[in-house]
Amino acid sequence: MARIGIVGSQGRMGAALAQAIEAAGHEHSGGVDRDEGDVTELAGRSDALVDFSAPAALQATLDACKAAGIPVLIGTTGLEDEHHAAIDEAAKAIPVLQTGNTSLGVTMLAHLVNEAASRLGDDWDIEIVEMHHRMKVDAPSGTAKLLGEAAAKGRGIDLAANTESGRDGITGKRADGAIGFAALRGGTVAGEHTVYFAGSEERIALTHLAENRMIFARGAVKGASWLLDKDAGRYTMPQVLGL
Ligand SMILES: NC(=O)C1=CN([C@@H]2O[C@H](COP(=O)(O)OP(=O)(O)OC[C@H]3O[C@@H](n4cnc5c(N)ncnc54)[C@H](OP(=O)(O)O)[C@@H]3O)[C@@H](O)[C@H]2O)C=CC1
Ligand SMILES: O=C(O)C1=N[C@H](C(=O)O)C[C@H](O)C1
Repeated sequence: MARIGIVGSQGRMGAALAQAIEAAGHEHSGGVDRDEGDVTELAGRSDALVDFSAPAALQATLDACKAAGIPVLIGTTGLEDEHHAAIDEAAKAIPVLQTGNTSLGVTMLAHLVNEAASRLGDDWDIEIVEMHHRMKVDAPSGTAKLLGEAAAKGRGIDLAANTESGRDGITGKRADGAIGFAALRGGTVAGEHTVYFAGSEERIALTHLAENRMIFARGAVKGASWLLDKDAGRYTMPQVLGL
């Protein structure tokens, strides 16, 4: 049994996480939100924190976990290079797992995407389409980026240098070797991702459909408890799930 605290506790994921922590037999040690609660104090009475909030919360979460000497799982998306640098720095002192998606299904999908990208020739165009609920604030989703990284790794290319996103107007033809992203927003969709491999006169579509947020919450709790006995370092969901 571990004491697990939540950053972003009043949010959609916060509610699912509270349920998943209890269901896994752990103790929910409390939560903080933008203007409520003290993350340093929460870390001091927890064995691990999970952060599903906003990029602006990240540094305070990392600092609090470092001060308390406890691991942290970061599920927040919309992270920029500076946030990843802060995570790398914290991972010198404590175990940290950051991922755009904590579900078993997406972790497996990323594996399949990597495999397909490495085996299909680069005349197979890769496009990633995602749909989320109307309240989502970042695009493309963290999962779409994670899948893009898996595809780029399989292809042996740099994702940032080969991204095509937000096409609009006279865009010109698709760049050779590009990985394209398109984001749809509407309703209450928990999360849908399709990676297309579009070849000449044939097409492969690899899809993951999240039916509700508990899949993310269960994966996050599994990840946080897996981190408890780990040395300082940066870890991944495939390591947690043994994929
Ligand atoms: N990795 C994964 O598997 C998944 C990741 N996510 C990601 O998790 C994040 C949260 O998603 P969701 O729960 O839907 O979002 P919500 O908007 O429902 O919840 C966000 C919560 O974070 C709090 N918050 C915002 N800013 C801060 C801050 N600076 N310090 C502390 N708390 C803060 C908000 O508090 P307040 O209301 O007071 O502003 C709110 O309670 C998003 O980035 C989302 O993309 C979501 C699902 C799965
Ligand atoms: O904001 C969400 O809801 C989700 N965010 C994550 C993302 O950006 O990929 C994961 C999941 O798709 C739900």
